[in-house]
Amino acid sequence: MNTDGTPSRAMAWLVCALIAAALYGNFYVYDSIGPVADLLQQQRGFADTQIGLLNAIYSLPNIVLILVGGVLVDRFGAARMTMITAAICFAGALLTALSPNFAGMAAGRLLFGIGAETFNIATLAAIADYFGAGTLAFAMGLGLSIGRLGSYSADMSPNWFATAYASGWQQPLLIAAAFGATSLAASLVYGLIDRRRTASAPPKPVAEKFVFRDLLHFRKAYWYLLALCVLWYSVILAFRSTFSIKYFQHVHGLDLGTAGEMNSYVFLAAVFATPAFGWLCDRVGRYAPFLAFGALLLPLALWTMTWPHANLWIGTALIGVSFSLVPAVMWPLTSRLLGPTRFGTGIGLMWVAQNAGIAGANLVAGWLNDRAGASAQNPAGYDAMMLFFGGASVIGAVCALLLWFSAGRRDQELAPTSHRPANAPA
Ligand SMILES: C[C@H](NC(=O)[C@@H](N)CCCCN)C(=O)O
Repeated sequence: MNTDGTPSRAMAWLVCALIAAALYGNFYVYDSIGPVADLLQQQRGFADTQIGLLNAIYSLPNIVLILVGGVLVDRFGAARMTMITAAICFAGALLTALSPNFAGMAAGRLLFGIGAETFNIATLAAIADYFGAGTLAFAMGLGLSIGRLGSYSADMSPNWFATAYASGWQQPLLIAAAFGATSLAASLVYGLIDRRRTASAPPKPVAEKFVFRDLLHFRKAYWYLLALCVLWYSVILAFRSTFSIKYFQHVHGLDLGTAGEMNSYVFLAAVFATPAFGWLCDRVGRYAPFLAFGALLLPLALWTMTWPHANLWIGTALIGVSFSLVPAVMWPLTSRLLGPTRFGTGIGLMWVAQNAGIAGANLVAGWLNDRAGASAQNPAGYDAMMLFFGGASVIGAVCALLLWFSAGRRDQELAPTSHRPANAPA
């Protein structure tokens, strides 16, 4: 700790490492359903609608709760909320793994979702507490990329924990709960460090008042960004985190281990490419064209995957670039577009709509598969789901192009608005 009460560099990077470890465990739990989807169907007779619901139910409470969660983080501080929400997430992961029936598992995923999205905000706020403008984006990118490593590990788990998978659906979910426990442990250590710092630090400035009327003054570019956020995340999360492994097994004839490995490369690419793309955009000083490029790759990738004999590597590589590029640009662009005084309100609204989209996409995709009887014996039954994902991703890409066109040359329309009073017309 420095003499003026600000954290030392060593302390800041230690906190960043702990937050990254906490995100790793949290993202592992989030992505633990996809690899057991086929086992849940075979051993417990779950329909695709039920499997979709296990991930949709994560998002459903957050259609409302995420706004409350943001306010709680401001009110009680990032450290306290990180610890509380990590504990809720662990309880949810444990309940999911130990439940004897679908209702109990769904309750576990609901509990996990209630904790996890507010946990995501709290961890971003935690990094913001410890890093200044010069290193903040890089530190956030690093935290996010270690989180992606958790998603990668979940997809690789059928290979890494083959014995657990051979024993059935439950042991893999208990392993996920163990990662939830490490996330909680990292959060608690961070909380202890933060308590020592805040005891001697000057009081934090009071958070800005949350004014709903401000939303009316966000510029057109913000609404394009919001629409892209909803559509792109809905498709990428409902496909990559819920149905893609099963899709690769049933349509492309891959075994579980190979399908999980194929899916995992998307996350592995993001580990390295997300901070790299963020650094590149900062250097070039352009955001909108990169975002449009990343958004366009998603429908292209899905289209290549619909060909049963096409090389899956092509689609995987395209989704990998999209999955690295879009988040790397979207969050810095959101902060640039809104400025610091309206960032919390803006991101809260984006995540409300995003969670509604993710829940809806999981439910619709599961329902479409069940209706068409999608299975290894009937791979064409997945066509409706792919058409749905493809259509949504095309509309998302159109929004990204509109954002780019509305940004004008050199993104001048996307300049920060923080110099304006919060209620000035946009
Ligand atoms: C930073 C961003 N997170 C989100 O958008 C969350 N609202 C949803 C994340 C769900 C999976 N962990 C991201 O992960 O890119």
